Amino acid sequence: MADHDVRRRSTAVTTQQVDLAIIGSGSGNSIPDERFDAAGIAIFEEGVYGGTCLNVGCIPTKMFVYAADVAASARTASTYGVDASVNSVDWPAIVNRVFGRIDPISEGGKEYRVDRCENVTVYTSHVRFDGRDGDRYRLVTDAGDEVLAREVVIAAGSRSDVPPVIAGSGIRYYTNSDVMRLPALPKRLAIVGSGYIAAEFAHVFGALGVDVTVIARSGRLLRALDDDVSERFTDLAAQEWTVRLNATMTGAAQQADGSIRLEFADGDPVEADAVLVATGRTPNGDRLGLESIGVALLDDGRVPVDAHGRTPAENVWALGDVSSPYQLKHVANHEQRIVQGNLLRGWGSDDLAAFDHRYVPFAVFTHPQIAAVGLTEAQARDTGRDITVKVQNYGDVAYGWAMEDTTGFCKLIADRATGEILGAHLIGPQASTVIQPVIQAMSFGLGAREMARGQYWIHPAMPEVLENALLGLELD
Ligand SMILES: Cc1cc2nc3c(=O)[nH]c(=O)nc-3n(C[C@H](O)[C@H](O)[C@H](O)COP(=O)(O)OP(=O)(O)OC[C@H]3O[C@@H](n4cnc5c(N)ncnc54)[C@H](O)[C@@H]3O)c2cc1C
Ligand SMILES: NC(=O)c1ccc[n+]([C@@H]2O[C@H](COP(=O)([O-])OP(=O)(O)OC[C@H]3O[C@@H](n4cnc5c(N)ncnc54)[C@H](O)[C@@H]3O)[C@@H](O)[C@H]2O)c1
Repeated sequence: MADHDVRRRSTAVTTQQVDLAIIGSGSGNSIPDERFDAAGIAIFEEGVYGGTCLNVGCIPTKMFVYAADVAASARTASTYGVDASVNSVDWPAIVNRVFGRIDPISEGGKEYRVDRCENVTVYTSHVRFDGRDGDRYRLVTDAGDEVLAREVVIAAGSRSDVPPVIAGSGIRYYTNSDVMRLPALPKRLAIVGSGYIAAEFAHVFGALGVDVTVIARSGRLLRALDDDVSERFTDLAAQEWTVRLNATMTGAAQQADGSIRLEFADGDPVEADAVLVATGRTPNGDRLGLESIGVALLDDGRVPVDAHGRTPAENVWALGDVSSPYQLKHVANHEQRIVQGNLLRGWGSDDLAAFDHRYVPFAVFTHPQIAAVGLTEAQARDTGRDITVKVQNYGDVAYGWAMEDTTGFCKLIADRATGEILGAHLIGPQASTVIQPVIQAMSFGLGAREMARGQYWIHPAMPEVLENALLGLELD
């Protein structure tokens, strides 16, 4: 039964009663479909409609990466007898292409909810819980609205972490939220951090001609990845960009000419015209007033959820970056579908669907591409299982050889006795695509032997690197 009568209180605060409140218009925006048409729904979005992936994450970054890939291939074209070069880069044209396509999608998504979904009200300011009102949750916005909701989905995402040494320095710095709209390419870009975002933007700006310095606290870039991949990437990165490893930043200051000077414990400063901070993302649960409904955050800042997306507060669900152990859009989408179905089943239903986090893959769209699924070799060894590992070079299969690739490889890890595939790690051209058959095999329980010989492998395509890696595993 629809329940979204809007009434005004004597205090002039707008109050609405809804069946469902959704905090965040990223993955949360996909929840209301025709099955929810009879429900009164409030969606809260304090930022740009559509969330991180669409506006400042996956999609625009990959559009910039594509431009960077085009530039990078022009630079290596002579290897293949093609005379090409990068004569100039029209940064404003690149930016306009990206956001000229993305911004209308965000606006269209918002218009759809506001103008064409009669049962949905969109609130465009920050919202937080303010306890309960009977069996409903009271949500209050910074604009002064009050919404009383029977059920709530927290899909509030995450935000950039900024280390105090930068946040407190007073320098102008960028994050993924604004670096893609820089008015002009900086001559020198310092990237603080050495994870996914750092690796992708180093490729983007480096390939477009910017002098990039990547600053890592530890001795390797992408150090959370399999050791061999992380080592290979660190070596390759050092050939393309200036890479500062084991760097402890001690200060940052804006210079009189507008440039920025970063100071380090080893006394060797970095000078840059722009600084990008890419040091991880904090879940937004700490800004939701969750204490007022008795929900304490986990030590790492996530909203606690069970396997079905239920928080400790009855009828309050959570999904995506705000609560998930994975900050990935395909995971947020999966969790959204699970929570969506469970909302329809009902909080206390005995057939709630569960999140499937068994084989979560990821790709880093840097240069070269990286993709992985399952355990790293170190993690697999830690399980105590008897494992077999095969590293297959791209250059040893036909397509990689044709490309004259000398740095890419595919590493597979399997259980020696059973042939169960435990992990796959690729670094090289098309890695994000080449890995997909392994994700499928692991998800559906296909063992290494069956996967290798139970199907054709198109010759001479890049996935032959997988076939050869599978055949190279030493299985009992
Ligand atoms: C630069 C970058 C590149 C990325 N690339 C990839 C990639 O290639 N592949 C991949 O899988 N993942 C990628 N990710 C991760 C991916 O973007 C996130 O995992 C995903 O977008 C999370 O979705 P979500 O719905 O949980 O949160 P979001 O999409 O962040 O949505 C949360 C929304 O809630 C709003 N909000 C938060 N708190 C409140 C509040 N109190 N009141 C009102 N509104 C609120 C926020 O403004 C935000 O719009 C990338 C991330 C970044 C930053
Ligand atoms: N292609 C993709 O799927 C993709 C792309 C971009 C982002 N993402 C998601 O977004 C998340 C956030 O990306 P990210 O790159 O910011 O985080 P990250 O966790 O991948 O890397 C953070 C890096 O910052 C370093 N760091 C942390 N604190 C620091 C400090 N005080 N000083 C210096 N370095 C510090 C860490 O050592 C690490 O190298 C990723 O974990 C990923 O889940 C995914």
